[in-house]
Amino acid sequence: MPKNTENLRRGHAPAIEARGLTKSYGSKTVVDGLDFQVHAGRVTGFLGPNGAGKSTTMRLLLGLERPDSGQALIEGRPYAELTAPLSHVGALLEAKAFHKGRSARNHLLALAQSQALPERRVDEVLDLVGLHDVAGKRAGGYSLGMAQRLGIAAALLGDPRIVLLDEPVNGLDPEGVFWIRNLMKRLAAEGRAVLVSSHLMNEMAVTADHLMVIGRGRLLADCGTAEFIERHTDPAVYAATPDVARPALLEEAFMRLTASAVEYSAR
Ligand SMILES: Nc1ncnc2c1ncn2[C@@H]1O[C@H](COP(=O)(O)OP(=O)(O)OP(=O)(O)O)[C@@H](O)[C@H]1O
Repeated sequence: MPKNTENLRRGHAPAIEARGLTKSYGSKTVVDGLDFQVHAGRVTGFLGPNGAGKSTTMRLLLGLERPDSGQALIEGRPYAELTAPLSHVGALLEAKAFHKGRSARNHLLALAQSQALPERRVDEVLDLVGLHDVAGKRAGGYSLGMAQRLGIAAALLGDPRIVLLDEPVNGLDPEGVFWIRNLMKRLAAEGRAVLVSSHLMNEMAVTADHLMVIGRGRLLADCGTAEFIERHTDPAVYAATPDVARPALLEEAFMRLTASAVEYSAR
C-alpha cells in the first residue's frame, strides 16, 4: 500500500477498535459482543470486577487469542496484519514474562533484534525506565517493581503509538505506583493511546481521562472519568462532595455499576 494511503488509513482509524468482539471458553462467553474505540492522546482505564474479561480482551487485541466472532483492530487492522507490530503497539501483560537467567539488557536486545530495531533503542528504554545501572544483572533476581519496569521497557522498545498495560501497578510500592502514573500521563501527552487495566480505583481516578467498564464480558460504561463519577454516584453524595474530592467517589460509582456483574469462578 502506498505510504500516503497508509497514513490516511491510520489518520481515520481509531488507535484501538473492538467490533462485536466475542470469545468463549467452553460454554462460557467471557467477552460478549464488545464494541468500543480507544483514542490517542489520553489514558483510558479499563475496569471490571475479577473475571470480567479484561485480560482476555487485551489478548484478543494483541492477536494472542482468536475471537469466535467480531474484530479486534489496531489502527484499523488485526494485529496479525501489522507489518512492524512493535511500532504500533507495545504491551505489558505479565510482569516476569522473561527468561530468568538473562540480563535485562540481553532480554531487550533479543527482542529488538527479532523486530529489526536498532540497539540504541535498548539503551534508550533502559534509561527511560531507570534500569540502566542494573541492566547487566540476571533478570530472575529482580524485584516485582524492577520486573514491571523491564516489562514496560519491552513494551516501549518499538516506540509504539499505542500502549496496553494489564495491571501495571499491582504489587508496587508507592514510588513505583507514582512512577507508572506519571509515565502513562506522559505517554498520552505525547499523543499515544494508553489502555490500562487496574483494580485500584484511586489510581484510576487520578490517572485515567476516560473509562471503559466491563462486567461479564459486556460493556457497562464508556465515558470520561468525571462524567462516569457524576453519572454513577448517589446524587446526594455527589452534591455534598467538593469538586476536588470527587475522584474519591470513583470506587462507589464502580461498585454501584458493577454490583450485579460480580462473579467468581475458577479456571
Ligand atoms: N485460557 C482460558 N481458558 C478457560 N477460561 C479462561 C481462560 N482465560 C480466561 N478464562 C476465564 O475467562 C474469564 C475472564 O477472565 P479474564 O482473565 O479475562 O478476566 P479479568 O477481567 O482480566 O479478571 P481479573 O481482574 O481477575 O484478572 C474468567 O472466568 C476466567 O476464568
